[in-house]
Amino acid sequence: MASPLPTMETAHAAVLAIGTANPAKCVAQEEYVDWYFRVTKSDHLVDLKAKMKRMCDKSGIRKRHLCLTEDMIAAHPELLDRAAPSLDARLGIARDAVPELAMAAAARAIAEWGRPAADITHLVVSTNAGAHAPGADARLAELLGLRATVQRTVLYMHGCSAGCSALRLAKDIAESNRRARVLVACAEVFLIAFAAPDEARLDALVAASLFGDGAGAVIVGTDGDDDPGAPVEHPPIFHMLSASQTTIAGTHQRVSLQLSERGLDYKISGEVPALVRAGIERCMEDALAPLGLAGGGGGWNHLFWAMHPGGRAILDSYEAGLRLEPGKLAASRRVLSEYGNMSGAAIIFVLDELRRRRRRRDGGEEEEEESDEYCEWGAMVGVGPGLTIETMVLRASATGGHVGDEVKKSTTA
Ligand SMILES: CC(C)(COP(=O)(O)OP(=O)(O)OC[C@H]1O[C@@H](n2cnc3c(N)ncnc32)[C@H](O)[C@@H]1OP(=O)(O)O)[C@@H](O)C(=O)NCCC(=O)NCCSC(=O)CC(=O)O
Repeated sequence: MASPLPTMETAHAAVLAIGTANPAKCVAQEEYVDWYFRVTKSDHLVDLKAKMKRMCDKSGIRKRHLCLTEDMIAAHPELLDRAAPSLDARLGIARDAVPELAMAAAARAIAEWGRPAADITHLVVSTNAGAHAPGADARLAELLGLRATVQRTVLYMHGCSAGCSALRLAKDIAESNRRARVLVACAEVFLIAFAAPDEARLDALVAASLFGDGAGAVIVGTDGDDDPGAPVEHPPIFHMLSASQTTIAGTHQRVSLQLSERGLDYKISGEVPALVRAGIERCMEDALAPLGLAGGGGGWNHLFWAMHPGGRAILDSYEAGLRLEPGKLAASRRVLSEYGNMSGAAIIFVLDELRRRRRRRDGGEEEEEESDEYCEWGAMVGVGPGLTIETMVLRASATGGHVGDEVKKSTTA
């Protein structure tokens, strides 16, 4: 028999603030294939270009932001040549680009949070574009003016589930360290994997069709620190109730990442959407049944869903595999449309989009489309190499994190 829903009596971690950022350079999807083939000097590959156009036309992406510039390519022609060593150049650019992008998102999250950056006790940074130590975590701590004692952790190469992994870690840290305030920052720049199109690597063409750059940041803390003297801060947006990780049986190596002298090599099997569709319900049963939130015969429409937007076909697979009503994945589809697949950073954009939609609803504004992100309980889901499925059960705060709508902690005893 299913156990009852978790109570809020114990101190659960919560998302207290969210910030996002993207590079200024923006490429519209209808111009992207022409841009990509021009800058990679590949216009002669007419059939491949037509194939990529077909991929992009079906991608559900409207635009994306990129750090990579034509000046960078001119300075490092090895970025285009799969036969030439290019890892040094890629890591050299990422060394600055990743912490700068993370900094822009983190500064927004900290401003929303309302407390000084020096009050952050722990920092979790994730990126697929790094192999440095000291890495993006140390540089970000420096850029933000965090305390020298801030406890830093960096996650490299967790693929598209990196954001979920970082949030899971932050939840554990917050719940095991009273008054901890954890800054999570996930920053992704596709230049680590960017290369000229190659007929022998159609999956790389899929990656080039989908990926974009961005950073998301979240402040996580427990919601039970109700000491009268605790500092004023932004009220919770989402409570983080449980986190779990599993793999879909038989999917080893269907998505894989390997760092080589040519940069980061993404392998994405064409079977991934079908595997996700076939395996997702079992994963959700395992993650949600212990909390009494399993779908059962009625399906899964009683929850809100924050799905990693790995691609239009992946979102379609979640929808079909969980028999979700149209509109349940509107937040994920919107993020995919506006930014592409930002790998580990994307899930934070989805959380931000969900809370924006809840606020619009609370403010009585017209909804853009029929959707139902307004359930109290929900799940955040990311798919990464493995195929690894990261799931976190969330409970939306009654106020959607509106400042002033909840009793805030007093600054005076
Ligand atoms: C690329 C798509 C938008 C194309 O849309 P559709 O599949 O509906 O359209 P379609 O079947 O007509 O495909 C268009 C063309 O793309 C080709 N095609 C599609 N997927 C392919 C793949 N993985 N490898 C090689 N070719 C592929 C098809 O053969 C077809 O070629 P032709 O037209 O010549 O017949 C979609 O397949 C998609 O969203 N795929 C998701 C990709 C994915 O797995 N994302 C996860 C990224 S990894 C991730 O998120 C986790 C991580 O990184 O850790």
